[in-house]
Amino acid sequence: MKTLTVALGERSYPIHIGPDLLKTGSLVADTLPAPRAVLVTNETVGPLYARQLADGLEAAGVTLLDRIELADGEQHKTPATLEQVYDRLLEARADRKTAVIALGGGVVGDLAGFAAATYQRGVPFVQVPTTLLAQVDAAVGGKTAVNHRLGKNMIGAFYQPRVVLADTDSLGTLPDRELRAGFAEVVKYGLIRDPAFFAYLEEHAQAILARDPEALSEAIYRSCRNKAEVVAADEREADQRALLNLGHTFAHAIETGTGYTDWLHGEAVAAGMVMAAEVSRRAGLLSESDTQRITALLKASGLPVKGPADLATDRYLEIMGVDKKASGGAVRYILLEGIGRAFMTAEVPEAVVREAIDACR
Ligand SMILES: O=C(O)C(=O)C[C@@H](O)[C@H](O)[C@H](O)COP(=O)(O)O
Ligand SMILES: [Zn+2]
Repeated sequence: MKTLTVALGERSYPIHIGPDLLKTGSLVADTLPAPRAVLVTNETVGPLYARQLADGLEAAGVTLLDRIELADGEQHKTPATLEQVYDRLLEARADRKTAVIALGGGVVGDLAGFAAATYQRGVPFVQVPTTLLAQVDAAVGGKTAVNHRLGKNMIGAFYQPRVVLADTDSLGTLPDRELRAGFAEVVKYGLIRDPAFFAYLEEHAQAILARDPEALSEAIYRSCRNKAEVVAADEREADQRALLNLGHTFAHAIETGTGYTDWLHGEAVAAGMVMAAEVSRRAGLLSESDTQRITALLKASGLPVKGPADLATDRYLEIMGVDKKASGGAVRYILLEGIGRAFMTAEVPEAVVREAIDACR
């Protein structure tokens, strides 16, 4: 097991990464103020891993008051599902010291985290991510949210977990498509701040996607290290945390514009990063060869490098207008000056954005 820390003063917490962790209930129990919790998972992950986690927790003295199984999929990350979680927490008589434990991917973690942030004004929260995307990104850093009809993650809170338990064994049952989607967020870290990691990924992408244990765990560890550093420096996205949004302005438009059903978040991020690279290249910031390296790595990893054929450019711009990074009505984009060098700017002519979207269709 390897352990990293997200350094946030009194709210600092560990990220444990390694095989066979689900059963080690003490890693969670020792972070809780009281030995009781409610487990939130989904209908896919629950039957696979809830028993192991529950046994480990019970052996460590933690009583599970309820196990809530949500429907699987981003289209269920809604205020209506959140309402159901509040109902169950109240029915289980969860009190202010009862922890909410999220077992699953980004949707479960985001929604359960927002429930934990708001139920009785905040109860202890634990992340047990079981997808690559959640282990390298969603479970770390405290962004919690549900989607709104008009935009992705529009209702949410920054709320940090007590511990992140990333059991790499749980990736054994992850569908290939989900693994690839998580890989898009891994590539993101190389692009925004870690060129050596990007080069490592160019070398090891196929090993990672073939689930070679060493390559996979190295990718998770280096991703989490990058994320932990960014979050420790800028927890609430005053400046540099926004770079973690590379590709997401476009990605959220793709997800919202297609009703959260056809595209996985990571797939939309892959296409969105190509669009951001394309804007950067057209603005004279990113070289032709770096643009090609980015597209080549994503393509070789089986990720989409183009957006949906039928999503109109006007619709992208309409959705992007409510992006959370927008300020005073101006959309702010994360662009690249090179591999490992991202920055945020509002100084992008709309015509260039339109050309980039059109070129990626
Ligand atoms: O942790 C962050 O900060 C990120 O932006 C990570 C993203 O990969 C993640 O998709 C996040 O949920 C996006 O958040 P949002 O604030 O753009 O909705
Ligand atoms: Zn993301």
